[in-house]
Amino acid sequence: MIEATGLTKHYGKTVAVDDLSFTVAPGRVTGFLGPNGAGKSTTMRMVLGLDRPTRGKVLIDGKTYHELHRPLGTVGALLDAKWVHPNRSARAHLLWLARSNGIPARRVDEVLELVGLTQVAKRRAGGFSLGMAQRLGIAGALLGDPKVLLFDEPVNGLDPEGIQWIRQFMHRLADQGRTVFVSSHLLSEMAQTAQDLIVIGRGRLIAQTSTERFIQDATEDAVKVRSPQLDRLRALLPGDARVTDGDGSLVVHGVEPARIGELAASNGITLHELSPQRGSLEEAFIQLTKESVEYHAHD
Ligand SMILES: Nc1ncnc2c1ncn2[C@@H]1O[C@H](COP(=O)(O)OP(=O)(O)OP(=O)(O)O)[C@@H](O)[C@H]1O
Repeated sequence: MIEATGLTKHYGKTVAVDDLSFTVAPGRVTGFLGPNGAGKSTTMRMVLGLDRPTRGKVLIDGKTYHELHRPLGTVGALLDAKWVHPNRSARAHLLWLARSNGIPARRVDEVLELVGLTQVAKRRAGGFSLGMAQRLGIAGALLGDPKVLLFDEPVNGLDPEGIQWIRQFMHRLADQGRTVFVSSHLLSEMAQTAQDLIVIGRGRLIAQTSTERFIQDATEDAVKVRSPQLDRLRALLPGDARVTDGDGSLVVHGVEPARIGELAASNGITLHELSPQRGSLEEAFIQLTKESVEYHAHD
């Protein structure tokens, strides 16, 4: 469990994180979503004690990072996959990490197996593809068998197979009862990965909700209508309907498709199309975080 209360970070005049309060529950994959510069990495660094909050606090299982007795046994993180000594083998890198944290060497072979790197464990980590480097980073995060895991943009730059692997792996970790907190700037990515979402913009909380709920609220359904008597149909729509003109069609928000069909039928209007449209996820997200991006552009 991660609990942030009034978490705030200033860098000089820049407010990177602004009075952020949220909870990340165990047994689920929680997405940490926000446009570039929203404050995701800064928040994760504060969780991990790498940055000191200007105000507020963030606790891992009730303690600040610095109060943890065995930090790696409580929380593991993948912040930057390329953070390895390029000439060390994957195994040597993990052994070094394990030794400096009092973790037995046999755990290194376990985590290599878990992430599927056993076959390449003796190869130079500097020559690894991004996908392999991510796996090595995840192996490092798992060394202490922690209950809480943080991943900062773990699928950035990966091919579809690598993305799929990371997604499934995160779900497996959550199914084992762990707290999995993963950041991304892409809602479409998070929609496929996370069960819960914490959405931020300009360092502030925009929403904390289930992914399903967020998508439902953010994407409003609309109906596309095509008819040779469009103008007549438009005049018959209820006053609170919002209508946008398409290419020889109307897109109607706020009226059920059935109601539009009935209106057309009872007024003798021919319909050539009556199709429900699902709002685009990315559009909804951009709309929701627009204010923060605009603010940023004027900075
Ligand atoms: N060490 C630092 N010194 C000064 N400003 C910083 C520092 N780290 C972050 N910032 C600023 O704080 C804000 C939040 O940055 P942060 O990297 O946390 O955002 P992010 O959501 O992780 O974005 P991205 O997806 O681009 O990494 C930005 O305006 C950034 O320029």
